[in-house]
Formats: sequence, C-alpha cells, structure tokens
Amino acid sequence: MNNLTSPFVFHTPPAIVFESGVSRRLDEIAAKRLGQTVLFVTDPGLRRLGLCDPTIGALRRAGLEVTIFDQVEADPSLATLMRAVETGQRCGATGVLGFGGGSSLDVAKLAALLVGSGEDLDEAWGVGNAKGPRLPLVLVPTTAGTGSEVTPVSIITVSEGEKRGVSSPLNLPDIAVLDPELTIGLPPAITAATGVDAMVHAIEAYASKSANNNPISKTLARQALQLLGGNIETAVADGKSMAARSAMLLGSMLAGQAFANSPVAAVHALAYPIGGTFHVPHGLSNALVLPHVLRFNAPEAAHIYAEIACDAFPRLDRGEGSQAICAAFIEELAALCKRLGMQTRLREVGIGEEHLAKMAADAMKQTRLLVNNPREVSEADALAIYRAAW
Ligand SMILES: NC(=O)c1ccc[n+]([C@@H]2O[C@H](COP(=O)([O-])OP(=O)(O)OC[C@H]3O[C@@H](n4cnc5c(N)ncnc54)[C@H](O)[C@@H]3O)[C@@H](O)[C@H]2O)c1
Ligand SMILES: [Fe+2]
Repeated sequence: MNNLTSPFVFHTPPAIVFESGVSRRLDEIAAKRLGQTVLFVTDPGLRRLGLCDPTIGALRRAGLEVTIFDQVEADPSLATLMRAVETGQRCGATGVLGFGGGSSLDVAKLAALLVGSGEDLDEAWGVGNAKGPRLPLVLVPTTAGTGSEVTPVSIITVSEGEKRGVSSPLNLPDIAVLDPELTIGLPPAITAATGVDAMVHAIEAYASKSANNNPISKTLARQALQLLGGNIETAVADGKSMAARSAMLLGSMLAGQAFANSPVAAVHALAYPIGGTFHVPHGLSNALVLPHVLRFNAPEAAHIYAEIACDAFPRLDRGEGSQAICAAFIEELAALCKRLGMQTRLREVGIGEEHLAKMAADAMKQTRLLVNNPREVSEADALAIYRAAW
C-alpha cells in the first residue's frame, strides 16, 4: 500500500466541464477542438430517445460535418468497434465525440485511437501499449457510473465471456463534458446499476494494492462515496431530482478519476465473466459479487474498508473496531443493493450452477485487475466466491 513518501503519477483529462445544459452548447465548448468532420459515437437507444439531437444540432450549427455511428451495444463487441473505426475512416473524421454510457464512450475512445494512428489493436491491448496519435476526443457521459469520461481504459468484449482492455493516457479525452440534465431520464434500474458500479470504483480504488495507489485517488474516492452513498436512493426513487442527479454524475466522475490512477480489482475481475457471457449489465454484475468479494478480502483489508465505511453510510460512525465496522459496511452495501431493487443472486439473473467453474477460469484471465486486489485470489477462491453469490 502506498504511503505518503511513495512516488505516483496522476493522469486526468486537461479539461472537465460540469454544467447543467452544457451538452446543448458544444458548439462553444468543443467544436474548435474536433475539427471539420466529427464521428459521433452513441447507442441506438439514446438515438431513439432523441437525447443526442441537441448536441448534434449544436455541432452542425458550428458548421461541422457530423457522421453518426449509433450501433454501440451494451458491453460492446470487437465487431462493433471495428465498424465504428471503418465509419470514421470512410468519413475522414478529424475528431470523435462519444455520447452515452460507458459502452459508447469506450468505443469512441478506441475509434479515436485507431482512426488517428492506424495502429494494430492486437498490439494495443493491455497497459501502456497504445502508440497514438489519436484524433481529438470529447466525451459526454449519459450514465452516472463508469467514469469512462475520465479514465484511460476502454473495455471491449472480444469473445463470449472475455473482455479485454486498452489502458493508456491516450484514451483520456481532450474534454470531458458533464451535463446532469442528460441523466434525468435514466430509468431507475440503470440508475441503480450504474450508481453501484461507481461506488465499487471508489471502494476498489481506495483499497487497491496497485503501486500507484495515491493520496489524490484516496481523497477522490472518499468524496465520491459521500456523494454516491448520499444520493443514490433519491436518484433511483426520484429521477427528476437535479440535486441527486448532479451529485451522482459528479460522484461517478470523481470515482473514475480515483480508479483511473489506482485501478480496480477482484470485484471487477469476477464481474466481467457475468457481463461478458450472460449479458448482465455491468453495474449489476458488480453488485452480485460485491459483498462476497469484500467478505473474502476482509482478513487483509478490514481496516481499509473501515476507513471509508462512514463516507458511504454516515450511520456507521459508531466508534467500533475496524472488524465490526467492515462487517457492517458489507451488510449495508448488500442491503442498499436490495433496497434499490437489484437482484442479489447469480441464479436470479439466469446463471446455472454448472457455469460457475468456467466463470472462475475466465475471471482468472483478468490478471491486470487481480494484481490490485488486497488479497490474492486463486481459481478455487473465485469459484468459492461465485458459489457464495449463487
Ligand atoms: N472505460 C472505463 O473506465 C469503464 C469502467 C467501467 C465500465 N466500463 C464499461 O462500460 C460499459 C457499461 O457502461 P454503462 O453502465 O454506462 O452502460 P451502457 O453504456 O452499456 O448503457 C446501458 C443502457 O443505458 C441506456 N442509457 C444510457 N444513458 C441513458 C440515459 N441518459 N437515458 C436513458 N437511457 C440511457 C443505453 O441506451 C443502454 O441501453 C461496459 O462495457 C463496461 O465494461 C468502462
Ligand atoms: Fe465498473
């Protein structure tokens, strides 16, 4: 674990704009940065809702050519990414605007990289392997969850059950544009799942064993947990609350900055096979394994979780020892997910017990994440965690 004398590097986008309604004014904020021809990357649901229209209108108002790629699916596949790249090459894109949840933003990031550099994706997977240069990139999140707008990571589903990531500072956008109004219509189930994803980012970043875990990430993670823990129930129950929506979007971005520089660990490693194979939303996949992974980690990390328990749940400030606070923290997280209406068992999302062994084998491929976990995880441990979650 990092202490105050340990060296670290902290990367974040050069500009983060946070303002209600700002996505309608991208002509003022981002048009110059993007050049003449913009590849606009989003998903079909957002397109149907018309949520992107004011942003597209603003770019066209500024005289830009906008080519729309609206075929991004949840947990985007390699084929989808390559179609976005082709579209960008065909239209001669000078810049990329990603608009949507983590799925659209992740595709936008790699489209900007691959169109800009022409490099081979097979050599870019992993940490620090991308070469660049990338095209100018602006990211506009419409979920309050992944924090992808401020992270160097892009996650692509390369085959059934296997997600791969490209992590590089090149994936950080030139501008992250946060407009809480865009999240007002986010349905309760997606608000809950994405909000819990953001909480997991903060928890895993804070406890990460990464050599780059650092005081900035830790501070951001705590602030994120206060905003997210304090507002997630209101955001789910009363989606129109601008106060709660703003807090969630800000909280998810801060959690994103935290884990961008102090990466996540076993909760995400064990969540990926659930999302990748069974198409369970990313946040729900995390929630399903969250209490079980934290319980597994507790022998090594109870004192760390105890430090942040009161940030998420102020009522846990009861002056007890760290073991008791950690146990109460895990129970509170499980109870929160239940109150938010999320499923709590793997069997409830249609996963048969016979799949658990393959899932454990798949989770072990996430060495990039597992090395950050406070306690070493073997394949047998992963299987035991899945069994507990089943
Ligand atoms: N890059 C990163 O740092 C990072 C971190 C965590 C997760 N991820 C990845 O992000 C993806 C998950 O992203 P996500 O959870 O944001 O969901 P998502 O992008 O997959 O979107 C989920 C659904 O929500 C809908 N939606 C989004 N915004 C909406 C809005 N404002 N109103 C109504 N509907 C809306 C979409 O149309 C879609 O149907 C996964 O692929 C995951 O692996 C990336
Ligand atoms: Fe996540």
